[in-house]
Amino acid sequence: MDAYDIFKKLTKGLTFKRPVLGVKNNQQKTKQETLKQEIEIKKEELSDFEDVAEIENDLENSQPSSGSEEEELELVDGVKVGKKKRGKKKKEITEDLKKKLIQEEENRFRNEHGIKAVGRHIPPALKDFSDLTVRYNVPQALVDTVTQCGYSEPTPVQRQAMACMLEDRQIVACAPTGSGKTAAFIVPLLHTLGTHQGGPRALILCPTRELAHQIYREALRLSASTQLRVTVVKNLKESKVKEREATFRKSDIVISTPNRLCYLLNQDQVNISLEKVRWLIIDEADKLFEGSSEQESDFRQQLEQIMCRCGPKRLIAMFSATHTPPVARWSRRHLRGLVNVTVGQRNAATSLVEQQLLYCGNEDGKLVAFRQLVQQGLKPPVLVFVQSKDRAKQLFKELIYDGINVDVIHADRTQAQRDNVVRSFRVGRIWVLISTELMGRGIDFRGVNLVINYDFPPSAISYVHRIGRAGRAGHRGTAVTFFTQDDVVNLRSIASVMKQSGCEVPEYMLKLKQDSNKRKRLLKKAPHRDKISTILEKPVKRKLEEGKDSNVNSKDTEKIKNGKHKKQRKIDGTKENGARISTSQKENKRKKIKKNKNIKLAKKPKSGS
Ligand SMILES: Nc1ncnc2c1ncn2[C@@H]1O[C@H](COP(=O)(O)OP(=O)(O)OP(=O)(O)O)[C@@H](O)[C@H]1O
Repeated sequence: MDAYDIFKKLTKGLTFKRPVLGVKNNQQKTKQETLKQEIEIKKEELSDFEDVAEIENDLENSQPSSGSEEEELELVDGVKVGKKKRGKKKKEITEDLKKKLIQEEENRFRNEHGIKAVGRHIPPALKDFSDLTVRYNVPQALVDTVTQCGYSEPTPVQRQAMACMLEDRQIVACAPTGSGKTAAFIVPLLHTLGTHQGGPRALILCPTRELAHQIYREALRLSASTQLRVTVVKNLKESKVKEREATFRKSDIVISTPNRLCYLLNQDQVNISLEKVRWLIIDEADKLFEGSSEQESDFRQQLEQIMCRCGPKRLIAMFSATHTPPVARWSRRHLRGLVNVTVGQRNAATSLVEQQLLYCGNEDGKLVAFRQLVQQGLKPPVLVFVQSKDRAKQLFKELIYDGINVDVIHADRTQAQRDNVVRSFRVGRIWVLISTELMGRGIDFRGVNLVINYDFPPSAISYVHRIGRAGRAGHRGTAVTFFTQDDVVNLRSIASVMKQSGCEVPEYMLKLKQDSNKRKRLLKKAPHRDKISTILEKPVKRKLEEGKDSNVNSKDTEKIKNGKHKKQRKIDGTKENGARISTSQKENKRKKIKKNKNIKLAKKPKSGS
């Protein structure tokens, strides 16, 4: 008996069914054609993808294979081979591919806008503001208010951060200065909080009172179509604390510095509940987390206290133009389901600001360089940063007598004075504003044309924020940073930031040795600098005579040589002959300057037209 006979005996009584090949093949053909068409469409859609070939391959593999493999073989009744399983697999593959394609499309869109988002199941970035209504049912009235504010399309950080917050995702967002982070967190708050209920449901923390007021103004503008109430916590006298409690209870969104909020929370006679708080926003997060370990723990303790008072379901969103390791560590540990959103390169300066470094030799050279800039013609508004309150006062004293329309802001000025100065600078009454680091963070003065770092910034992060007061919301600006021999320690890091944002810097600056201990010390304590005073021009004069300082122009040289500068610029309250200038004399002088300024201001529109 050969093999054939054995097979015959074994299979006696069994039937073998063959499908009607013609019908099956026709079905296959149409399926194959549809799939081919699908591939063509996908190919077109994905023409600019790098991995077209890979996707194409996947799609090809998902086609039913031809010929006998597709045939259905039934050995015994009810037992069929292969077909069902293959169909399921095919479906899975197609769905996977669909997801992959959508994901690829989302990533392509993010790349186009310089958005990087890290985390699980990241919501797609908004294509435009109408997506708010389509995807998240944000009322049209709110979207209309946003566009009425002049925001025709979302900025990159708004595209990603708004989507995340509207899906209740905790985020840490890092985007350049002036890129609209404030609206990025306010709009989602206005929608998610819904109607007015009383009792704060969102808290916004930021490092300075000025910034708190600015956020408040933006929130007021954007909430025009809603019933929500926004409050900013002010510095209060004991007698008014109770009043504040009532306002607090009626508010939906509360904006404050951590110090003020905790002060209020710790008052015995005040009963404030944060139970209903759903969102806790930390603006300028890295600033609040920065400093010596003592300060750092200060904010952490405050944050812990605030978080404990909030309900268990509260969510946290952190925003800043710069991102530092303490923020990264804290957020990783405390924020579940975190999405890290970064726009552009982390800790980079805005590309809208043209940056320059100016070597001034020494402290005397800075004043000369400043006056030189004034002579060349400053285009206001101009912001000037110095390292301390004392230096701010000294520089103000110098410039006020130069007839420059200048004012100064620092922590020693009263709240009313600070408010007044900010208001005047905003409306153009003041052209040059001297400030300490106080104004370095978050403050949005429209159209600042020039930032002068009179004193070198203590770190690259501080530099990024200071120069970021110019070049906001798409407008261009300039930043000039003075430096002397004392600033070489930090020069390389600032030069690197400049290089990164496309500015030209001398190669040697990028190769300078960095003394990290010295840099750390400088961060804690600003370097000692000579007083800003014209009297210090004597050494400059000496240098000029020796032809050493290249930053002083011939006019200055002449003035200094002729001793005219002494008459023009009153030195530290004394006359050339050393006699003190009386207060009334000073007052007269101030009045005269003020009068001149008014004349200048009155002339401004004329010259502008
Ligand atoms: N979508 C938008 N389109 C145009 N302008 C916008 C848009 N969103 C915000 N702005 C404007 O951009 C400017 C800067 O916004 P904002 O102060 O929120 O910046 P920021 O990113 O918080 O900056 P910083 O890091 O310095 O605090 C504001 O004047 C604001 O009105």
